[in-house]
Amino acid sequence: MADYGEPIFQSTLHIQKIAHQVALTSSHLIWEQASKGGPLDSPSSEPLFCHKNANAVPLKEIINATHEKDRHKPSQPSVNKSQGTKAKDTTHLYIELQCPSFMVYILSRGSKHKWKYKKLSFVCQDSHLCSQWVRNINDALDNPVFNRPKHLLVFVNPYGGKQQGPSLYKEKVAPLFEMAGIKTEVITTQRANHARDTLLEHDLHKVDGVVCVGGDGMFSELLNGLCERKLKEADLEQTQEQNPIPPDIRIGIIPAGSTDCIVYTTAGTNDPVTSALHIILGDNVGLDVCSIYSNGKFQRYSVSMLAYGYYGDILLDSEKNRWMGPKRYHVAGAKKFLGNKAYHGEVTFRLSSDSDSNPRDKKKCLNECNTCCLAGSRAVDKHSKMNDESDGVHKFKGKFMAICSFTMSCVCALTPAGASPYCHLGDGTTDLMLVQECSRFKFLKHLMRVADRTADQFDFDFIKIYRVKEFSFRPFPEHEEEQKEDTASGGIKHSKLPSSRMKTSVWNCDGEVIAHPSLQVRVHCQLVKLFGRGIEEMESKHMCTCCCSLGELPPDTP
Ligand SMILES: Nc1ncnc2c1ncn2[C@@H]1O[C@H](COP(=O)(O)OP(=O)(O)OP(=O)(O)O)[C@@H](O)[C@H]1O
Repeated sequence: MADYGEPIFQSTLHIQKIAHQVALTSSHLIWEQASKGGPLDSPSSEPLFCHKNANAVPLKEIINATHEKDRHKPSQPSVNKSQGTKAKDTTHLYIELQCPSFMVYILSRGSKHKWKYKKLSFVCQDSHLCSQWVRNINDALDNPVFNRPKHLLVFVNPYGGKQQGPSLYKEKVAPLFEMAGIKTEVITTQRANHARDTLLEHDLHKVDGVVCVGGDGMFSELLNGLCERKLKEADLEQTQEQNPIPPDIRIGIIPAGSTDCIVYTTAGTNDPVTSALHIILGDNVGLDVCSIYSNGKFQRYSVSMLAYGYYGDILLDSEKNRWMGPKRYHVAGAKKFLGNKAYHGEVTFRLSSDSDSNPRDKKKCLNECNTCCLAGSRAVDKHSKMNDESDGVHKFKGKFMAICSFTMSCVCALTPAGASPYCHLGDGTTDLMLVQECSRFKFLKHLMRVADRTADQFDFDFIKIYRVKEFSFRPFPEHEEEQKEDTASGGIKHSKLPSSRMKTSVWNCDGEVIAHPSLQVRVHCQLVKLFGRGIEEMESKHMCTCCCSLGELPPDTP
């Protein structure tokens, strides 16, 4: 017998013209066929529920319940002409025309992590019963354990990606928020940093979620705005010694950008309806955040990728060609690949103390990830100077094609498994990749593996990858002499340093340029909460036998 808890409310209702016993508990909506097509008011002789075969939907997967409108004007009710079914059909016609009904909107999983919703119609004996059901279901969904947002502040970027943010929000997302009874204040951004600046000042008293319709750059604005606001409220400044204060408002993203890496990584798809449903259902996942400093001065917060060299140069170049849309990255990528530049520098980092986890352990971070749960429960945010070799601190000097840190796996259309496939969303670490100077051919092999779901992109002698808590980088000053091979630190070789001007790259920070090459980075475990749950492992595992098997229900994908 399945344990769904005690019924809060129950009665006999009709689903698809068949009488069912229906019950609401604090965790599930359950229904089971009562008798074969009996009239609405026939009492059921069956004992109530919790049979193995009862259909059950967890309340956390129900969007809401509403009265069904237009119920009394079916276009052409079908009446079977055969004598044997006439009486039954008359009953059904009666039910169709006279009885009030309510709809329950339920999450439905499609392929490739896409979510939709289905509606299930329950026909009641009278309108009083119908109202009771609608009220009781919605009251149960209001339970604070489900943590659903009621007021959202939404920023729509008309400029990001293919510039479809406003139409996409209006057509696909706003109707869903309205259906779920969520109140919204919508701001169309007029310039870069509009959302960030608004968040520093805006009255957020009633707001329980901020949402951006845009890409990773827009998410970054919300993250930075909320974190900076918290420090400002406490009259503090972000320094390397000062821990950031976690915002108490969750962030949602409706993907409408060029890369949409954060959405891909946390939801498995960049489908706006899926993201809207994650927000409506009140999903919650903690994301690690890096605080970034240059020469000790705070620059910004970041959640996905921080990259110097190849990826920094691509971003700088692609920003000049924004008019090309997402294609600009391919053009810049080809140019920078042909340029094959490497940059001198020194990287210092502190390894993660969790010896069970490493960037090549083949343990994916999925929904309800154990590693993240453990890290979240024991997180202690502390900073100490990285000068103690015995405390997991390592140093490399060399000439690098790229230095990248991935604080999440960074899945996108071009990297289907992720730039660091086994990176975690919330374990308090970042995966630091050092790509040593190499030939174009070798670098191409690495890039091809990044795009290949099955290959190990780190399995090269010119690449090193570490799971770290903090790191810093400095380019070599002009006058430094040739360095000897650093045997103590693992042996990255480097060539003679330029005696003329020092050549430096820029940092690509979640798709925004940081022009200072010297950088210090600290990771803060699960500093922000996102309306999301991480990628679900097996779609079939989540297909319940009830609503998902109701193939005859009309799918109602907006
Ligand atoms: N009205 C506007 N005009 C110009 N820039 C804007 C405007 N509104 C927002 N922005 C800026 O546009 C930048 C890019 O937007 P967004 O991240 O939404 O799209 P994207 O860069 O195409 O996608 P991705 O970051 O996923 O690659 C943001 O960093 C934001 O500061």
